[in-house]
Amino acid sequence: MEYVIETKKLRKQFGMSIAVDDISLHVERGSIYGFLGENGAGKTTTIRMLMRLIEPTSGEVFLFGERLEQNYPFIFSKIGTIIETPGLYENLSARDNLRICCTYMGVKDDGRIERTLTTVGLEHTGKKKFKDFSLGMKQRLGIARALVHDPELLILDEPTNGLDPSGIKEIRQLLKRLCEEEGKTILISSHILSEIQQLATHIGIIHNGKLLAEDRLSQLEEGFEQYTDLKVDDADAAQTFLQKHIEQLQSQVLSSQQLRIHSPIENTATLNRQLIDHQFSVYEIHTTKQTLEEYFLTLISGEGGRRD
Ligand SMILES: Nc1ncnc2c1ncn2[C@@H]1O[C@H](COP(=O)(O)OP(=O)(O)OP(=O)(O)O)[C@@H](O)[C@H]1O
Repeated sequence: MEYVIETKKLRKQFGMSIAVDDISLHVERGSIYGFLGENGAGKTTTIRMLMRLIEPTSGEVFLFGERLEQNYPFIFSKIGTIIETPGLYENLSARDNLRICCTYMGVKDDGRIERTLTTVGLEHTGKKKFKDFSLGMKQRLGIARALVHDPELLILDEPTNGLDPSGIKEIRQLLKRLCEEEGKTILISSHILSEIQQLATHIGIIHNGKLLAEDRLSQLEEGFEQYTDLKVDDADAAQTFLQKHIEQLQSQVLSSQQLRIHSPIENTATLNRQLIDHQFSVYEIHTTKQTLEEYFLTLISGEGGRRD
């Protein structure tokens, strides 16, 4: 497997406190890797070590298969980042901001600025100054800045922070396009799990500095719990009835009319018919799969509360 980012037992200690605790990350080429954790979990510290903004206490970082120390800082020409606030000039337009970036990164324009502005949907902003942009436009210009030298890898630390739902959707569509059409690999840190569930191909979950889970999202989703909720006239009686018909039924009476079945139900229509045939009134049946957010909360609740 080819990893664009790999860390081996990466660790960062600040005094006595361990911010990142021997993390081994694996980010595959062409993936969108959602790096998830609560505030203070250790996401930014990890990302800062990937970019050598801070020195690890121990462990190794490999970027594009090479040890970071051996190829430092040349490797960074293949990476675009948003870490902390992107350094953009308040009084300059989108175009002029990108011109300055190209100059100090030594990138020849050759139409790249226009192409990048089009990619992020800021091609019609003319002379409008950065300070007059909406937050969504500002974030998109931050992404444009990270993209203008055509990097293979994007590392984005909370790029949707503070955006409204439509701004978040725009960024999601943009990142999907960059991955699917341009083959970019993207590491994105976030604590908005519903958003990441719609975007990422792979997930890494960090809690109190430890990596608790790392896998393809589809693989993780296979293990998500599924349950069927029933609204009936008499939940207790329905439970007793179903216990006789479904082997080892796992269920929970939630209220006098609500029954939750944790056992897999293959066919809700059959279940409905069985209940009706036995004179139950069935008002609702629906099957719900655990969300990434619920999975995340279950996972971290087993690991103790958040450190502060
Ligand atoms: N320079 C520093 N000195 C001391 N402690 C630090 C330093 N930087 C980070 N920490 C601590 O390390 C832990 C991890 O912080 P980090 O910023 O990596 O978390 P995060 O997951 O990025 O959270 P957030 O979503 O809030 O940005 C926190 O407990 C934080 O207080």
